[in-house]
Order: sequence, then structure tokens, then C-alpha cells
Amino acid sequence: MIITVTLNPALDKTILLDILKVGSVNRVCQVREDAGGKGINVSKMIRNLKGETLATGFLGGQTGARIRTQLEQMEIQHGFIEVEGNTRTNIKVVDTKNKIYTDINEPGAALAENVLIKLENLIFSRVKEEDLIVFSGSIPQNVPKSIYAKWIIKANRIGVKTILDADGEVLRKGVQAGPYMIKPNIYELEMLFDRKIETMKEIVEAAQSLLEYGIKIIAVSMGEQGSVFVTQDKTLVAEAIKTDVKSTVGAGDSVVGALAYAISKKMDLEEGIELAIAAATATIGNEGTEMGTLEQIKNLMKQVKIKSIRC
Ligand SMILES: Nc1ncnc2c1ncn2[C@@H]1O[C@H](COP(=O)(O)OP(=O)(O)O)[C@@H](O)[C@H]1O
Ligand SMILES: O=P(O)(O)OC[C@H]1O[C@](O)(COP(=O)(O)O)[C@@H](O)[C@@H]1O
Repeated sequence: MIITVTLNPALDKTILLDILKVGSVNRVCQVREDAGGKGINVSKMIRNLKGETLATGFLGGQTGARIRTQLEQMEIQHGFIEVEGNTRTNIKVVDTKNKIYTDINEPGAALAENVLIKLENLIFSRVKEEDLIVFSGSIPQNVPKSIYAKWIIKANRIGVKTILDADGEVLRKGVQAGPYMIKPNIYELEMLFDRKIETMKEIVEAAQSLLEYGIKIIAVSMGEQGSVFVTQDKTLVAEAIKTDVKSTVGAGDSVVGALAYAISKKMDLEEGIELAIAAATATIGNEGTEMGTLEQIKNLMKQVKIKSIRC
């Protein structure tokens, strides 16, 4: 079972325009709404891969109810704690002519004091040693930045593997707790090291330096440049696959979801990478925050190119 934790889910509202004119009136061609937020997308991908997942976190108000309904339609097991206030709505603007994708993410409502402990109890009462917990995405403003670190330490104590996908201070503290895997994108990696990281050598060296925290897999995603995967004994680079991009939202979550699935099935790293890159490519070929389907993923897997490098 892969338990995903989304403290700050979002109803993703994707707006398709011909051309986005900043500072002008824009007429919308098409709108769609998807249950989103990083952990929820990870569960959506695992479900498409026919894996077992439980999506947890906080949901509130009408937007929260719409996300619940979608999760049920997708037959995703969920255990969200109901909170006050509406779950946020994140706007995704697609300029279809210029192929420019703009995300406008709300901060999310503050949480009442007692709900974090409720969620912690829910997660740790459900988790078993063979399970995996995925902590993904931003956190509401009044939640301590050490929250994922605290839960990673707790999971480590009971021998449960964790995956962390976060940014800024939340990622920094989480890294120090020693999760099993992290998946920063290149910007998140730069923020973590507080400097520009440009060449492949710099990316690999930065990722390798994180092994000292006990992290077993460091996956650095680089958008259309592909991804780099660093472990104690391997450094693998996977090229991105050229495709007709409909929406880049959920690409990173697809990588996380596919790798979580691969780890839970004890696949070797190369197989996991193949699945992850195919999954991300399938997702970006779909509108809005729709994850790639199993059929789309299977069709793309043969196109994934992985090479081993030494830096
Ligand atoms: N424009 C693109 N063209 C082809 N593949 C892409 C593109 N953007 C993302 N991908 C694929 O999705 C993966 C994750 O994307 P990335 O944008 O780095 O994640 P995140 O959403 O976390 O920022 C990449 O490694 C790549 O395989
Ligand atoms: O929690 P954050 O960092 O604000 O991100 C939330 C947004 O990221 C997404 O999970 C997509 O993430 P990725 O494109 O990185 O896979 C959206 O569904 C959601 O609106």
C-alpha cells in the first residue's frame, strides 16, 4: 500500500486560451476542473498503474467536496480529514498558441490546531512496515515547516520507507530527516543549495552530496531536459521524450507516483525510471491535471532512453 499525504490539496482549474495577453481582457476557450495537489496526483498515477494507494490529508468546503467526488469516481481509496474553510483552487493557464503554461497557486487556508495530530494518528494507525508513505507539496501557512521531517523520522523508526516532494525550508528540514527518496526539480535543488546549478556535473555532485543524509534515491527532474537519478552506486540520466504537450501540470507527480509504485513492487531502478519517464510523458500529453493512462504509459515505455554516467 502506498499512502500519500497532501496537506494542501487543490482543485486545479485549467483555463485554455488562444493567447494569454497580460494586462488585457482575455476570453476563455475552455475550462476544466481536476482534483489536484501533489499527493492526490501521485495516488491518481498509482491507481492508473493498478497499484494500491490511500490518499490522505485535509479537505474542506465545497471545493473539498468536489475533490472527494472525483476521487470516488476514480475509485481511489481516501482518508481525508474534514477541515473548516474551502480547499484552495489553483489556476492553470494554458496559452495554446505559444504553448506557455502558467500556474497560479493559492496558499491554502490555515488549519485548526488539533487537526495535524488527527492526521498523524490516521497515517500511523494505518501504515504497515511494508508500506510506503509519500509526503508531497506545499503546506498551509500555519503548519510548522518541520512537519514532514517529524513524520519521516517517525516512519524511519518503524522501518517504513518515505518519499518527499517539497520545496524551500520544508524540503531542507525533510532532507535532514533522511527520507528514502526525494524528487526535487532543478529549481527546488537550487533553492536547497542556495546557488545556481547548471551543468550536469553540478547537478550530479549536488545530488550525490545528499546521500550522506541516508537518502537512497535522489531524483532530480529537469522538465524537457529529462531527469537524473542518483543512488549510492549508480547515476542514471533519462532523456525526456518529445511529445505534443497539452499541460505540464502533474509531470513531477507522475514521476513520483511511478517510482513509488516501482519501489513498492521491488522493481530495479532502471525499470522504475522507464515507468516514471513514460508516466510523466503520458501525463503532459493529457489536458489539465489528468494523469497518463496505463495504455498511454505502456506505449511510451520503449521510447525511454537511460544512460549511466560518471562525473
Ligand atoms: N516539455 C516537456 N517535454 C517533454 N517531457 C517533459 C516536459 N516537461 C516535463 N517533462 C517530463 O516530466 C518529467 C518531470 O517534469 P518536471 O517539469 O521536471 O517536474 P515538476 O513538475 O516537478 O517540475 C521530466 O523529467 C520529463 O520527463
Ligand atoms: O502544493 P503546491 O506546491 O502549491 O503545488 C500544487 C500544485 O501542484 C500540482 O500537484 C502539480 O504538480 P507538478 O506539476 O509538480 O507535478 C497541482 O495539481 C497543484 O495545483
